[in-house]
Amino acid sequence: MLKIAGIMSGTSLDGIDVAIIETDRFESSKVEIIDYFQKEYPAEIRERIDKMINNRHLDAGMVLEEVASLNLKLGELYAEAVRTASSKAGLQLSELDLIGCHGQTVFHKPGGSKTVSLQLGSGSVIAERTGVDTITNFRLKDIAAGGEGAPLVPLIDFLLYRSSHSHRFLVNIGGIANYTWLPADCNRRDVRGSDTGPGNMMIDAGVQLLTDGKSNYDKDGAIASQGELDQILYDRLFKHEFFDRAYPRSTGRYDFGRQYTEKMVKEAYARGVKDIDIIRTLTEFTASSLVESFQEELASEEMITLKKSDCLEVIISGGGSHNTTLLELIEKEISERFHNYRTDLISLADKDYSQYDIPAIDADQKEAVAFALLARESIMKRQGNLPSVTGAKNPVITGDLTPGDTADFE
Ligand SMILES: Nc1ncnc2c1ncn2[C@@H]1O[C@H](COP(=O)(O)OP(=O)(O)OP(=O)(O)O)[C@@H](O)[C@H]1O
Ligand SMILES: CC(=O)N[C@H]1[C@@H]2OC[C@@H](O2)[C@@H](O)[C@@H]1O[C@H](C)C(=O)O
Repeated sequence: MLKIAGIMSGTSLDGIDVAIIETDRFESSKVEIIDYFQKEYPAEIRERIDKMINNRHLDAGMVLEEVASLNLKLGELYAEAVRTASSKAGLQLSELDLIGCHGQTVFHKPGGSKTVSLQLGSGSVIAERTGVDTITNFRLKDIAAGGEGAPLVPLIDFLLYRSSHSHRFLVNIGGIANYTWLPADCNRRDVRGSDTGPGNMMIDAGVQLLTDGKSNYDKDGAIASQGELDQILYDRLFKHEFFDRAYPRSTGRYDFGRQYTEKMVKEAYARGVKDIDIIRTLTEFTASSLVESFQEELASEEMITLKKSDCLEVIISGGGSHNTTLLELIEKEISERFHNYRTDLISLADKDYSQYDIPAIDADQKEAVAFALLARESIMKRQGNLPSVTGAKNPVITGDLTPGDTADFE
């Protein structure tokens, strides 16, 4: 058996998630979470990343120094987070076989074979501080093979969640939202996946703007629950050029970050739209763009034909699964758009999903577990991408390996 620490820092910039798992060396779905640990970024680090990705106040000459410096600093923070998670799990670092670290995306500009993407968090620092073999930079090999380097989790969704009898959409609502489509009894060539647009990113930015930074997000969807849809803003948001791109597609802050949100919010504000209605509209837009995108995938000719009696399970994870208003809107969209099918919405934020035949991985743990398993696939020299999802020309073994030091030096 292998003990692996998976580390994820997502586009929301909320911090570091570490999952320590036990699994075998095979492509199996046998995963036990030994411990899970979340740590917020120190405010100073969050501010530095935020400045960098939003191009704020950075003297051009300083940009490279800041990239190099944050790469090292994040490596230190990731190593520290693994150390804390291991001791919480009652493990010595030397008992870990492997670390898989996604890093912090600071730039991602998709564009087919012209995609550029950068994740920071040095594997050398992590391996040096922990002594554990460390895999980082999971996206670049896929990009080298002509893909967009994202999303990568669909491969792990395939390994963990495919079912012989249910059709499944797995939807992760982080900063960006993305889905994996697993038709019943699928093989890996049948899997489809794509980013759908913003997850919490525009809602967070809208709340931050309208509260002058006093709140970072719409806790439990409380603000959105009080507002009403503003149709003009809603229609305007759907005119974003992202929605004209072909599937599969990936996105990021470059498309839906603070600058874009600020522009949209200011336009609505100038028309006298109330704060709560703006947040409501951003939430409705997020829900609709998400459900519309997997409806479009289902309608595409490559998809298998579903029988009306088939059950469609929609499994939701990520921080957005805690936003009750967003989930209600997604449920409403699903029942309207998929009224011909039996649908079941399963939120991994609900503690009680045990009646379903799915692994016990909670909403906030799923991506960290996925990067632990992607590290396993890498070290075992197995495929780490799905060309049908990323657009790569071929499957690749993903990730850069930095060995931990167990050699005898003379
Ligand atoms: N109780 C809550 N109510 C509403 N929203 C919440 C709640 N808890 C978390 N969130 C949202 O979830 C976000 C964090 O989600 P998550 O950690 O899944 O994103 P991420 O991993 O950073 O992003 P990505 O998956 O795109 O890389 C927060 O920024 C916030 O918007
Ligand atoms: C470039 C990048 O960091 N993309 C993230 C982001 O966050 C969600 C979505 O956009 C997805 O494409 C991806 O992350 C997940 C973990 C993935 O690769 O599956």
